[in-house]
Amino acid sequence: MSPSYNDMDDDPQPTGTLALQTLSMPVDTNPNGDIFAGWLLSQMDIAGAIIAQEVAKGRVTTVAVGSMAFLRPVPVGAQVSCYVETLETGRSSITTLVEVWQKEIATGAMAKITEGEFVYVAIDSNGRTRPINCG
Ligand SMILES: CC(=O)SCCNC(=O)CCNC(=O)[C@H](O)C(C)(C)COP(=O)(O)OP(=O)(O)OC[C@H]1O[C@@H](n2cnc3c(N)ncnc32)[C@H](O)[C@@H]1OP(=O)(O)O
Repeated sequence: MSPSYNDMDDDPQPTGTLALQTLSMPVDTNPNGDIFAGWLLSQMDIAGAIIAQEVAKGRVTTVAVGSMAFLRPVPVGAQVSCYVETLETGRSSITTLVEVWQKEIATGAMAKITEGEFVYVAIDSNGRTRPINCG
């Protein structure tokens, strides 16, 4: 079950492996001048895939994304970090929890932006599902 908006903000520290860290850029803004959700989703998908392909020891593709809530706007120039925890490994699938955190550079304070489940499937060179333990 997905965490509620409040549950998500209760946890003061990131969980999982730091898989991706970047800066939000002006090109990624919405009409309000903040970063648009699609950019964050893209970063999360990449971060989850980085960890999933390590687990799968090869190529993966995204098969499902869970529901998400965005807790606060991300400004341009923010240091954005994606942390990934592997929740479950099936025959060919890897379920990950991807958390997005923003670091306030002046104080070092961390604030969670969002989190979501991303499910990947190990695939072969033809894009067909392959069992994870077969490399
Ligand atoms: C459309 C896009 O461009 S989205 C962006 C990139 N993603 C893609 O292109 C993926 C497009 N989808 C596909 O190519 C295919 O659906 C594949 C290769 C991911 C899976 O093919 P399928 O024939 O459906 O595989 P299959 O039914 O064997 O399921 C494979 C695994 O995925 C899991 N799975 C399939 N659908 C879902 C789902 N909606 N949610 C969670 N897990 C799922 C299955 O439980 C199974 O897990 P397991 O092997 O660990 O038990």
